[in-house]
Order: sequence, then C-alpha cells, then structure tokens
Amino acid sequence: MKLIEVKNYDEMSKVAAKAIMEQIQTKPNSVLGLATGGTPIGTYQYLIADFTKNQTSYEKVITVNLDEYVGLEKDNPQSYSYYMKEQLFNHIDIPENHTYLPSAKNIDDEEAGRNYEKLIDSLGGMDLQILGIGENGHIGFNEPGTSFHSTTGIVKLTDSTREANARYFATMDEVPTHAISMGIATIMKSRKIVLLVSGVKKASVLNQLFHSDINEDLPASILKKHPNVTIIADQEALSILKENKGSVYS
Ligand SMILES: N[C@@H]1[C@@H](O)[C@H](O)[C@@H](COP(=O)(O)O)O[C@@H]1O
Repeated sequence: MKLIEVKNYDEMSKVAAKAIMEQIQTKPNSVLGLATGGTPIGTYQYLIADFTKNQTSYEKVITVNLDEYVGLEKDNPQSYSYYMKEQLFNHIDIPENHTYLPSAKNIDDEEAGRNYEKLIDSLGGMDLQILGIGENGHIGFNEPGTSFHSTTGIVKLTDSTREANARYFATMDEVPTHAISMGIATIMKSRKIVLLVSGVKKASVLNQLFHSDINEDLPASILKKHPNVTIIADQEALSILKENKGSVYS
C-alpha cells in the first residue's frame, strides 16, 4: 500500500480528484467505482470545479457505486442514489444511463446482488475504485466478520455503523438496518484502489490498518493484498500512526 500524506481534508480531496482526472485522461471510457459518505464530498467538488473550468469530459465514463441502503427510494434525500446526483452527477456531463448503484427491493432480494455483480463483470470491472473507511474498518458496507470472498449482496448494518450514519437522518429509527453492498472480493477486483482517510475519528482505524495482520475482523486489512492501493490520509487521520515509534509507517 502506498501512503500519500497530506495536510488536511482539502488537500486530500485535491489529490484524490487529481488521481481520478488522470485516470479519465488516460482512459476516457474508464469504469470508476465511487463511494459515498462524508469523506469523498470534497473530491467530487474538485471534479466539478475542474469540469466547469477545463471541461474534462465524463461522456464515456461509467460509474458503479459501492453501496446503497435497502428500503429507501431513489428520490429519498438520504439515499446514496440521491447523494450521487446532488454531489456529482448533476454537475458534470456524465450520461444518466452510465451511472449505476446497486439497489434491492427488500432484504431478501438475493437476485439484486447477483445482477450487480454480473453488471460489473460485463463492464470489464472497475479501473479505479474510490473507498472511504468506517471507524470499525468497514469498506463499502462490509462490516467486521464479512468473508473476504464475499460478492455483492444484502448486508446487515452494525449498530455502530447505523449510529455513525445517523447524523444524516432525523431519528435513529429512520436509519436503515440493511444495505446492498459490493462484496470484498468485488472491490478487490478493481485494477486500482484509492482509499481516502481524513479526520481524527479515523486515526485509530488507520493505525490498526497498518499494524494488524490481514483478517476478516478488519475488512480493510485485505487491501494489503492488492497490488495497486494508494491511501491518501491527512494529518489528523495519521496522528496515532505517527505517535507509534518503530511502526511500519516510520
Ligand atoms: N457505506 C459508507 C462507506 O462507504 C463509507 O466509506 C464509510 C465512511 O463514511 P464517512 O466518509 O462519512 O466517514 O461509511 C459509510 O457507512
């Protein structure tokens, strides 16, 4: 895993946006794996600013998102589908039918995961996957304990993940209990992966990521096996890692 240290959230966003823009310049019909959550918002803002200024075109780009809540309609402001339109798609020239998110009718909809997996394969897989990380080490919505062989499917959210995401909902009861998420094996098929880590809340999990062995209790630890992972982390996220003398980091 290559580590790029940056000063703060803004710099992380700028460096991540640059990596995405380079990918599109090199391969205009790239398949981008995109993420939601608070972390990539700044990255998307830099992409929009670049589009406005330099007209970098997304006409041939295809996007596949990592995950979506089960039970929220696409026009629900808390859905990831709505988020992606608001934060990125409505502001660039990507055709709507080039943007995919997984979606499941209900928590028993096993077909939905299989179909999304087939879709990703038919697109030739992701060229570049953007990832955030949960405070418990989840990637996508793959919670601790998820098999490294998992493919896209319905996942039950842990209480800690529901609590971490409750800030976007009026009450805790409104936070969905399940999501549909790309599996860990699905994410690992991406040719390149960029993991974004910002803020003091992520310092502990980033420290664990560098020090732990590869195990299913820390889903992100699988990234150590991937040949092309770049972590872009800011000073707050790096704070514990840097305190540890003699760490793998130093
Ligand atoms: N499913 C998403 C993840 O894809 C995201 O990376 C993570 C971190 O979110 P944030 O960036 O808001 O800290 O949690 C959410 O639950």
